Amino acid sequence: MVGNDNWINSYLDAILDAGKSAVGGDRPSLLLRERGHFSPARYFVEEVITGYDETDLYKTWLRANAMRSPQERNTRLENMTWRIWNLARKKKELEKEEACRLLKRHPETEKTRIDATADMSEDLFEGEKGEDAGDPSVAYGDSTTGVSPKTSSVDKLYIVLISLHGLVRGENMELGRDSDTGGQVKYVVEFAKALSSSPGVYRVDLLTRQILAPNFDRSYGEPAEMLVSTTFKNSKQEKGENSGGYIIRIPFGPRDMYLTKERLWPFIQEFVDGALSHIVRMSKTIGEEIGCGHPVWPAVIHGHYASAGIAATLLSGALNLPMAFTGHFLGKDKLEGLLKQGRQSREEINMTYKIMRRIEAEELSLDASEIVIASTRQEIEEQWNLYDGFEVILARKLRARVKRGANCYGRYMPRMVIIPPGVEFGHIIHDFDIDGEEENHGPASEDPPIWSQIMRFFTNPRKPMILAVARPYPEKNITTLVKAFGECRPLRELANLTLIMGNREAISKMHNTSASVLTSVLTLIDEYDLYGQVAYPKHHKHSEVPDIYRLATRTKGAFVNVAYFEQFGVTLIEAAMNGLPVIATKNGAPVEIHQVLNNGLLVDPHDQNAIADALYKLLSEKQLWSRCRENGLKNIHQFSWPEHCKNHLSRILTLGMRSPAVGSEEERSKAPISGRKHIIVISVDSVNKENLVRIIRNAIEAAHTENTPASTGFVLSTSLTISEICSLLVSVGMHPAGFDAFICNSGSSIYYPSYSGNTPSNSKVTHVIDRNHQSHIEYRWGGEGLRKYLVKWATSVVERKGRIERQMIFEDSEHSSTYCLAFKVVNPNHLPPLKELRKLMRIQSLRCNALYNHSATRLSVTPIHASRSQAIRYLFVRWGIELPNIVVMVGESGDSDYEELLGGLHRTIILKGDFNIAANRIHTVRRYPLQDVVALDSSNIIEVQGCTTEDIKSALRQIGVPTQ
Ligand SMILES: O=c1ccn([C@@H]2O[C@H](COP(=O)(O)OP(=O)(O)O[C@H]3O[C@H](CO)[C@@H](O)[C@H](O)[C@H]3O)[C@@H](O)[C@H]2O)c(=O)[nH]1
Ligand SMILES: O=P(O)(O)OC[C@H]1O[C@](O)(CO)[C@@H](O)[C@@H]1O
Repeated sequence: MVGNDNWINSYLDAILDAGKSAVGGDRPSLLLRERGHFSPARYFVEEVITGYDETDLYKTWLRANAMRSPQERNTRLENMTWRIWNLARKKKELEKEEACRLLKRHPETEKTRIDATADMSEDLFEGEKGEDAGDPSVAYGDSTTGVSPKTSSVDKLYIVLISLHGLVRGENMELGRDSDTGGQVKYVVEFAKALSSSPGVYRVDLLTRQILAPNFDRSYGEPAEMLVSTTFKNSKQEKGENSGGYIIRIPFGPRDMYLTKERLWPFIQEFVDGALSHIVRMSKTIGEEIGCGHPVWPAVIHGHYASAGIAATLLSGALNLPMAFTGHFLGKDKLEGLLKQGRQSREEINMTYKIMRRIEAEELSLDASEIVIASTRQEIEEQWNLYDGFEVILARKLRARVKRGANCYGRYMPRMVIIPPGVEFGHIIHDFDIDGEEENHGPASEDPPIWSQIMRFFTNPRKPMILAVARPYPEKNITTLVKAFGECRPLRELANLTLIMGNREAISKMHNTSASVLTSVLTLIDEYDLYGQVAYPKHHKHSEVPDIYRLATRTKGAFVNVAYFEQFGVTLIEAAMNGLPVIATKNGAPVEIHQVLNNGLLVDPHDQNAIADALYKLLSEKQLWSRCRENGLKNIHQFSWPEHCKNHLSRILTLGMRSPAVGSEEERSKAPISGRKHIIVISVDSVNKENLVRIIRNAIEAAHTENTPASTGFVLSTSLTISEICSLLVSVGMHPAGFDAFICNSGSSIYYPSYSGNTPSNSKVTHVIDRNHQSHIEYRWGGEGLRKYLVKWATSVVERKGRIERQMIFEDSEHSSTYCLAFKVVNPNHLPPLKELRKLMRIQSLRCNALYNHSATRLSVTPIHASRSQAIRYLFVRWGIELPNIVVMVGESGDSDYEELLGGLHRTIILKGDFNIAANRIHTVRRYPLQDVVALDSSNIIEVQGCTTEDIKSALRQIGVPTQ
């Protein structure tokens, strides 16, 4: 057999290279560790003897004999082949004798053992089928109900997943192409595929960024891509045109640029607006197909990674829908890891990784999520536990109180659930029997092309292959692996090393981080002179990755992942699925994966010798190797996407019923706001009252046109109460009825004018609150519990003069409302920075939005989903006003929610000039620069000097709003 010839010849070569001792002793030995001494050469001898047919070996000897020549190597080869063939014959005879003996003595025992193994694996598989969905040991936090309905009772769910960074596509993923295209991309795509095939699910949209940059495949620019499930097929009955799984690419940020995840932050609001339109449209479309004309809203909006966490928070708020979150890799852990490495200061780390922005996004996700999906218990207890907004013990206590129906005093915790990711079992190739031999490896089967691409690097290509598959990213610690290999002579004699580190053309053209990892690796290979022993192919396809694992298994190799820290480690389950034992980092999830799979050894990733020793042990102890391989294969079913989805869906179904309250068509037809083409939202709060009035007058005058008087409407958006703003307008002779709506109390209430008579002219105008909006924002509102806590806290904010303490903050009931707790600030100089107050609220698990306004003379506390920028999105959801047709006018600074008003698809006009009151410490809400929040150079933001009618007109003209 041609295939076997190659393998045998390669082993023979390896034996010659490793030394003569293996077959040159006094007597032929089959023992790998004779007298306690392991020899790589003997290892190869045993491989040949146990792995190949005695007739193959005979043929090899004949060939060696025929090629006889005076060269020493050939003579050695011939002698060795002969000896090995004889050893193989002897072994075969011994095996036959042993088999006969066993058959006579224990026929029953053998059968029972095989059956028991089969039974046990079946038990495990069954036990995993969602039965632990209600297991409190895997959940922390509150739950809306104690029951977890079966997924079979679910029908026609629409689910939205969001993952913003990296190159996302359904087929031939370019994993490892850059540091953002890795395990998370694979996770979300496979999850979306499996979820869309799950019973009860109608449609899954995986929302990501549309990338139209040069040098990137056009597939990343396609607005929609249908996903084909490889996991399992759902019945196609009852499915409509828009059912299934889709990747939906939303444009945001600079059109022709690919942005790394650190650079996406300022554009997230833009994504949210684009996604909002898609979701509203799709919910209606699905409603037409299966909802009798009523929109079918997403059952959950699920953000993946911090950036998508913010996006999901804003979308779930704007639509009043439940949110789920998966962190993938948490910022706090990343920060600590980087600090430990000691290469960069905290500031440098923040500059490079925007880590504080990321941590705040994760905190916000905790505030808004109903459930957080973790891959392991460690993620919850050691990672999430570091966040202000989550604490294991408090979570347990609150959960217990919820279960008993006791008062939680306005405190809420997201429910933490452990659901590890799965592997696509479609890729499993059962072509190895238990000894690692390929069954069906007949003459017709060709070696996969990637094998030769790898083997061409090696002098002895069939030596056990140590395989690493990782993005070229410093945290993956590939250089320590190369050092461990390079400095351990016995390991180098025994094994080869294959490094799959993404795809590349020229290292010089790669991103700095990846380029420097690759350069270090190549330098080390050169330093240790590892040529012929290390493979580092330039290219591989996603579809070839399983073949690479199989090659490593075929050589009886090992998979190695010595990342400094691994959040989960998809590669570890991929290796197990392909029968490859593993050496894995003991930092992070691999510990728990190991508890389930028990298919290898854990090591300290900082300890180079420990890595080398573990690899040597695993490769040289054949029984250990086989046991690990078997264990991995036996237990891998515990990582299955269908199971993941089933578990996931059972959680989703326990979430409270929430949906957008959009009112009836009739209501919409009556409201003047819904008929407007443009809306101007005046949100200027960095000016005194006189200037505010002046700006309002000028804006109305600038936008007033005789031809189309009703095409532009006005909304006033403020931290004032409705009576405060109306009194102000009336006091200067303006009619509040001239406005379509008032966004008051910092976005926690919206009012519309209401006429008591038949026509506006003969009737009295009152302002009615939008109750639908109230239901959008009431989520997690702490109510009386929150108020009591704040009142108590206010007493602790004091100014000290000698022994005298003077309280600085007082409850302001007059300006409070159902969803806005107002406090007067006596002296803003004694206020704690807002970020401290927010931290405090989170530590107390009081989920709210605290902001300073009126130049920090007032503190308002509103629900997490109430803000002036979210109120603008609500205008779109409720009244259908397209966001790009909304113009928001702001000053040069403003209340603490000011910055949120700048980003997004709406247009912003910033009025500049000395009528603005200088910004003060209210801006200390951030721990990161403004550039991480908003793209100030966006074409949606226009700055004008001055606030006269002409100034405003010129700005409106620039953005296409009709003026006189
Ligand atoms: O050159 C490469 C490098 C990687 N991969 C694949 O990319 C994925 C890598 O996944 P993983 O080992 O999990 O690493 P990361 O890319 O770092 O993924 C992040 O996100 C994953 C999903 O949450 C977590 O499992 C990880 O811990 C976290 O670091 C695997 O499918 C690999 O097969 C390739 O195909 N080619
Ligand atoms: O290295 P970071 O910034 O912690 O990010 C890790 C993230 O990047 C990726 O590794 C690449 O996709 C994600 O899988 C993961 O969520």
